[in-house]
Amino acid sequence: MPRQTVDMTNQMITARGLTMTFRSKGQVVEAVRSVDLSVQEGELVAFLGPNGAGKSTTLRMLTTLLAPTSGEAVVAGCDIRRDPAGVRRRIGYVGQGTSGGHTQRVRDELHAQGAFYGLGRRETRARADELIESLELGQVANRAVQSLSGGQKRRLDIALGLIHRPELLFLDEPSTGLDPHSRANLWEHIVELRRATGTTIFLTTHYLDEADQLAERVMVMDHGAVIADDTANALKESLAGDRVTLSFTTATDAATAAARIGGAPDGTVVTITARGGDRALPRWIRELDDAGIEVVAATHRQPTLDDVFLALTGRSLREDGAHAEASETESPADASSQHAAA
Ligand SMILES: Nc1ncnc2c1ncn2[C@@H]1O[C@H](COP(=O)(O)OP(=O)(O)OP(=O)(O)O)[C@@H](O)[C@H]1O
Repeated sequence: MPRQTVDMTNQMITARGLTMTFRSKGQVVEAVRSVDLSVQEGELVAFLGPNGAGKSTTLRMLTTLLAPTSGEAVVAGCDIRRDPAGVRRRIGYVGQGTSGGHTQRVRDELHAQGAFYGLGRRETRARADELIESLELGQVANRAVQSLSGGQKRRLDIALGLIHRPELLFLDEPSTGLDPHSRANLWEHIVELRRATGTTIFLTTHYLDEADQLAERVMVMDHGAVIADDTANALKESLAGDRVTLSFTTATDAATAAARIGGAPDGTVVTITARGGDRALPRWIRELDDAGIEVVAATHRQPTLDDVFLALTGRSLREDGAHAEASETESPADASSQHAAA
């Protein structure tokens, strides 16, 4: 598995052999299997994986909400077993679900959260104003939380997670359930926040584009294990080739072409997966032309993180993601809000 060189002096998260085994009603679920991970100060890391991969369980262990079955971790300088309170003081945690159902006003909710973290009245008010401005909640600051849109609620969740200026912010599937516009808007806020404050951000997602666009580093999780850990570009380059498709007039031409240049024929189309496929394409077309086989259309596509996941697991994360969307819409009542791990 490719891994970045880690500077041990600037570690925000270090976990070794983190394991969580659930036992209930005679069933044993190995949700997280001996996960090692390192996150450096200031990094924005995405934990990508299908439903049930073990992302939330890992996050819940790192935020001290769940005691690991075995393994150890140091988060923001504090050991999760020996000093859980220290971890909670230094981190922000925004869990899945929304802050829906509150009759409190947005500003009051922020003030209550500040008091919860032991901030003084004046400091809480100043900090709430700052977050209301930076997360563009000004227009809704005096409205009841339950009246906010999904995107506004998620921004409020993030503001609540940041009230005490944590060094490290955990976001568990921050944009799940949001429409594409609200998701893009939320991403802008997350990126801007990181740029302005240097806060280390560790987020889980099953959205490929979220991991690709937001994160400097992507850890791919599947069946409780981290199966890849690198920048999105490095993962794409090392694990998935370019996708080239060539179309022919007949299936016979496609089969003959595939026999000459490689690739998988399917009807009149041949798909080739190859590193440097963009550079090879003109050569393939010339070679086939010389052999009297006419290419009627050709496309080239850069690999995506889904191609990476497919190369690693033989499955498409996109399909798993589609199942996730379906189950989320089916049971919205299951969502619960956890603003703070403290
Ligand atoms: N409290 C629990 N008791 C028993 N099994 C659990 C418990 N919590 C999680 N699991 C199981 O552990 C596995 C990992 O779940 P987890 O929620 O960590 O996955 P995830 O990658 O975060 O998925 P999602 O994207 O759906 O949130 C799943 O098989 C899940 O059913």
